[in-house]
Amino acid sequence: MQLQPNSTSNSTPIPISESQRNKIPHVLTVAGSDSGSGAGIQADLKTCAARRVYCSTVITAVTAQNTLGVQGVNMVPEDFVAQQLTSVLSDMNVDVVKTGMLPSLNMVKVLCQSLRKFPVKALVVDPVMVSTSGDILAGPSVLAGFREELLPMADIVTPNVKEASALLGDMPMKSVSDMRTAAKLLHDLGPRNVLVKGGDLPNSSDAIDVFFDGQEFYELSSPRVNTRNTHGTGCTLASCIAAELAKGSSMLSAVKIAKRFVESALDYSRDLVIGNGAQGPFDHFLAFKNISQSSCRQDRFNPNDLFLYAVTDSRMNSKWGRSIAEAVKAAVEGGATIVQLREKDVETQDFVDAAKVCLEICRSYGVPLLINDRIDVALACDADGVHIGQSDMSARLARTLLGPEKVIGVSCKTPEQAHQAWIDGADYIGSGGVYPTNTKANNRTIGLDGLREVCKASKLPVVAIGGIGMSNAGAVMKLGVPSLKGVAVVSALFDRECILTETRNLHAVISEAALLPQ
Ligand SMILES: Nc1ncnc2c1ncn2[C@@H]1O[C@H](COP(=O)(O)OP(=O)(O)OP(=O)(O)O)[C@@H](O)[C@H]1O
Ligand SMILES: Cc1ncc(CO)c(N)n1
Ligand SMILES: [Mg+2]
Repeated sequence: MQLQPNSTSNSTPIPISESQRNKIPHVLTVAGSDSGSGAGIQADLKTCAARRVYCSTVITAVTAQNTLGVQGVNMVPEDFVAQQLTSVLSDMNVDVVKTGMLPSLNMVKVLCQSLRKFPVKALVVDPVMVSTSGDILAGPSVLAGFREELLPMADIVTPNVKEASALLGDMPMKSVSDMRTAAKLLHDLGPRNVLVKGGDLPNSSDAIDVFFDGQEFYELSSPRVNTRNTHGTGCTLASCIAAELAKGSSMLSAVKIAKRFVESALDYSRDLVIGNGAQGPFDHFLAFKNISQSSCRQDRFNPNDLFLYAVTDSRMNSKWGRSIAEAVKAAVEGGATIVQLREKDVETQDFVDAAKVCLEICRSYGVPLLINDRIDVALACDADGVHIGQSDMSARLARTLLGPEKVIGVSCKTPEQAHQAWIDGADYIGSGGVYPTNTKANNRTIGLDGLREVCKASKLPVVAIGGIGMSNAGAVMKLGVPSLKGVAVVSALFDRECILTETRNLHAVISEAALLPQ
């Protein structure tokens, strides 16, 4: 990024080299002010702060707005918007620009000109036109500017259903299938990615957004939080995408984190009472108090990581005379795709220390590391997530403690438990014991039939667990239910002389079974 002198001041910027700079990821939001602070510039600032990203602001309009609706709009003169853009973009090393309310066609043109003059790493366009309260924030005159100039420059555009419809000449938007069609048509206008948000889709019990990257469609679904406090969800989502992109996330990962962030914040603030109107603001911060968000892994959970899931056991390690770290290293070298530390007999501090070493090993292989049961240990070592059982704290509480990015898995024996795990915001479920096992006392065996039943009902990806090894892993993988993503093993890897060889062999067996026609 070039450093340009600020044309309106006499002072010359002091050149600072990139290496000297203690750089913080930087998002510039170009948006309107919401006096009620639920949406617009204020939502963007709060989101970026919560995501630990610097946020500068170019204000396009000032609105008089509260929980009842929009009472007035006062546009900032276009040449003064241009001046703000130059001030920030010429000097402040912006990584990502996010746009919100752009109330006139000329404003869109001014912005495009600035972006051509001062290119940034990514452009997130939230084509704000109608607030959820139904008030108009930008009239139809901006549509041509969006379609012809801004969208072709955008890395992602994030319309809600009404905005997607307006951009496509009032196309009807009644279903997820319409959202998919709209995503494709909007992609044809030039943005690299499209996210059609379904928060306002009528008659839908889940909040479903459709993401299209030009090749694949992804339906990002979360349980709809029953709350009046949804004012500013769209601005928050787009700012969070911009913040994650500024930190270096891939687009899909940024979108997933943003969706989870909105969901967690809505859930946390569901009973907040601010204002007397129909739509209140939510809290961007309280849910994330005391949470370490310094995770080094850029991409959130990928269900295919469940393929060969290695679960450690300290007794087996002492029996074979090896440390937890040695066991984990051998498993990931052999092809384990995710590791869970299940250390029931270790002192807490020793557990944290061992987990930190294992984490370093796993990160070097790009393999996620989860902690069994111990949310405190997961937080202390900044692991990638936890796996919890039915008798531990609820996944919902774990989510509140761990934040939106961490992976949460839950053990489930029944379709009802699988449904609850999904409602609670888990990422995957472990289901079993499929076969009898001695690593877990008093554990009911559900068999292949029980596993099939849970997999069929589960909206979350499933990993099978319990008594699985070389002889029967193939049969489990051949079950052929799409949600079943892999097998979790303990003894078959760790109660053996050579963990590396056993992992390799098991990987070969399940790969072959997964490839065979069902
Ligand atoms: N009640 C809810 N529960 C869970 N997620 C929700 C809820 N309402 C909206 N969302 C999510 O919030 C994000 C923003 O979507 P929405 O369709 O509300 O955007 P918007 O209309 O632009 O928002 P705004 O209220 O800022 O105008 C989407 O990811 C959507 O799925
Ligand atoms: C200023 C402003 N920007 C965006 C929205 C959309 O929520 C709003 N209500 N107000
Ligand atoms: Mg909305």
